[in-house]
Amino acid sequence: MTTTISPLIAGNWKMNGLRGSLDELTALAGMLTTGEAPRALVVICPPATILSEVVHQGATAGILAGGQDCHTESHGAHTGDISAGMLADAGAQYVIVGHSERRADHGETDAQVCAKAEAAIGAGLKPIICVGETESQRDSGDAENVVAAQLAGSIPEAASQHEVIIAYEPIWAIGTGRTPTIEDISSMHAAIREKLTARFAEKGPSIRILYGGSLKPQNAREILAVENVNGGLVGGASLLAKDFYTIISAV
Ligand SMILES: O=C(CO)COP(=O)(O)O
Repeated sequence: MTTTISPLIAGNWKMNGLRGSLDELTALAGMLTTGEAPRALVVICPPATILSEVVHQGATAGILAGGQDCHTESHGAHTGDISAGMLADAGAQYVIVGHSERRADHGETDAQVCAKAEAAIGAGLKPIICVGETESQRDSGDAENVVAAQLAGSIPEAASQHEVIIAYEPIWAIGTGRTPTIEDISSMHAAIREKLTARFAEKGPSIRILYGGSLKPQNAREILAVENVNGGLVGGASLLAKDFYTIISAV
């Protein structure tokens, strides 16, 4: 049985973006409203400092907003952290959890990522749960096992009742300009689909699986056409409206 999934393209601005970056958002909104209607849902995950501007400026063009991380708790003495409820309060609808940069920089475990995804769902957000292998794990033929373990540990049971999104981001492809072969992307996404369907039964075939890692205007058309690639999570190329629009239009 094949399920039609509407694609989603999300831009992860990471720790890039001052108020000046909102010019790019204005430019993107202009392209989205004057050009052909996008075939993908468009989400931007800016730094939290400009989240509410993205919510408001993006609304006219149908651009949705997301956070880049959230805490596992709803509130409390956690200096510097942001809860899922706060992101929702600012107008976000999505939140990235378990990005490899946070797993690496902050030692986040699958269990913590799972708790964050659960907190996101509890606050009414759709978590974008990231998984992906290192280069040495791929070289030693372990990529699918590593990703399978991350999926098992990072997706909360609540995903059977609520929307979650998976983002497959091979760590060695992030910010490097390198991407897996189309065959490797295809077999990893098929393996992820199989795991989702085995665990979540009829819900599994409808869960979006995004590809991320050096997704660019030059390779977007080919990668986004792969079966079980239901959109993309874009870093560097989401910072320039023209590049991001080209990727959105490649769907
Ligand atoms: O980490 C990414 C998105 O979350 C991918 O980043 P790049 O597109 O810059 O490789």
